[in-house]
Amino acid sequence: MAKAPVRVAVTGAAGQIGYSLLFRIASGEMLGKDQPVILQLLDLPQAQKAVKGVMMELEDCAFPLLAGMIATDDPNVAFKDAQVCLLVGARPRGPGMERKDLLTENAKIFTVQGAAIGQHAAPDVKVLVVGNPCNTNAYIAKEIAVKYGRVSAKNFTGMLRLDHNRALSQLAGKTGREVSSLKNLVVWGNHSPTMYADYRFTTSNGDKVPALVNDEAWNRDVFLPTVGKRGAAIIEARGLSSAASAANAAIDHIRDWVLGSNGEWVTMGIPSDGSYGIPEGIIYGFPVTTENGEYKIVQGLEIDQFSRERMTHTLNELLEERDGVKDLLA
Ligand SMILES: NC(=O)C1=CN([C@@H]2O[C@H](COP(=O)(O)OP(=O)(O)OC[C@H]3O[C@@H](n4cnc5c(N)ncnc54)[C@H](O)[C@@H]3O)[C@@H](O)[C@H]2O)C=CC1
Ligand SMILES: O=C([O-])CC(=O)C(=O)O
Repeated sequence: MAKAPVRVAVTGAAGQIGYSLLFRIASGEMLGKDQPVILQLLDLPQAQKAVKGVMMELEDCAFPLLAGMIATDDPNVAFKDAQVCLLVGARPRGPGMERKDLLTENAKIFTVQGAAIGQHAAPDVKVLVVGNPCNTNAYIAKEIAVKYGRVSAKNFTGMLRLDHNRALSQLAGKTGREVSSLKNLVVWGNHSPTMYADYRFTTSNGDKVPALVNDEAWNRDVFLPTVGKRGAAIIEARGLSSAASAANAAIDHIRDWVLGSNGEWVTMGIPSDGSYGIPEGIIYGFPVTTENGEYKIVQGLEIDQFSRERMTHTLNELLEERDGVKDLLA
C-alpha cells in the first residue's frame, strides 16, 4: 500500500537554496524513493510570483512522489501539520560579513516562525534551521515554539552538515582516501569560523586518519581554517553564498535523521543535553548516530586540551549570540 504523504514546509522557497532543494525533495532524495511528499512553501509577499514559477517547474517535472504543494506568505498556513520544516528563508551574508552580523535582521524571522511551528506543526515535527546564523536562529525558534507545549525542544536542529561534508572532502584530498571510506568525523559547535572540525577519531578502512595525515601543522594552519572559512571563500568566488552544497547538506541532515545513519556518526546542531560540558539547550554541533527518527549523541570521547580550548571558544561565541537575542525571548 502506498505510504501517506509527509508534509514538508520549506521557507525561502524562492531563494537560491530553495531552487536547489525543492526538486531533490520532490524526487525522493530526502525522505526515500517510496515516500510521497506535500510541499508547503513559504516566502515573503514580494516573492510569491517567483515561488509560483518554481511550482510551475516542479509541476513540469511530473514527479511521481509529489502529492501536492501550496505557496503562502503566512507562516501559520505554511507550517500547518508540517512533519518536516526546513527553515531556509533569511538574508544571506555578503563579502566581508560574518554570519553573526545577520543576527539582528534574521532573528525576528525565527521568533515568528517558532511561534507558528509551536502552534500549528505536527507534534513530532522535525525542524532544521539553515538560515544564518543557524545555531542561534534554531535556538530562538525552539525557545519560542516549546512555550506552546505541543512540540519538542529536541526536534529543533541547526545545520552543521555542510561543515561536516566540507571537512570530509578536505580529509579525502589530504589522505588520498575515498570520501565514503571516512568514518567518525565530528564538527563541534557553531556554524561559524570558530567551529572545531575534529578528525582525531576518524578512520578510513580501519586505518587511523590522524596517522595517515601525520601533520599537526596542517590541521591547525590549513584544515581548520579551510573548513571554517569555506563559506566566505565561496562568497568571494561566486559573489553569492553557497547554495547547491547547502541544499545537499540539508537533504543529508534530514535523510539521516528520518531514515537512520546505520551506525555511522553524522554531525547535527542539536540542543545540548549537557554532554561534554556544553550547557543545556544551546544548539551545538555534536557527533550523533540516528535510528528510528531519533538522534543519540556519541558519548565517551576523550577531550584533550587542544580540543577543549576549541570547543570552549566556539561555545563562548554561541553564548554571546544567545545573550544578544535574550530580549526577543523575554
Ligand atoms: N547553515 C548553512 O550551512 C548555510 C546557511 N545559509 C543561509 O541560508 C539562508 C538563505 O540563503 P539563500 O537561499 O542563498 O538566500 P536567498 O536570498 O537566495 O533566498 C532567501 C529567500 O528567503 C526569503 N525570505 C526572507 N525572509 C523571509 C521570511 N521571513 N519568511 C520566508 N521567506 C523569507 C527571501 O524572499 C528569499 O526568497 C541565508 O541566511 C544563508 O546565509 C547558506 C548556506 C549554508
Ligand atoms: O557562508 C555563508 O554565509 C553561507 C554559509 O553558511 C556557508 O556557506 O557555510
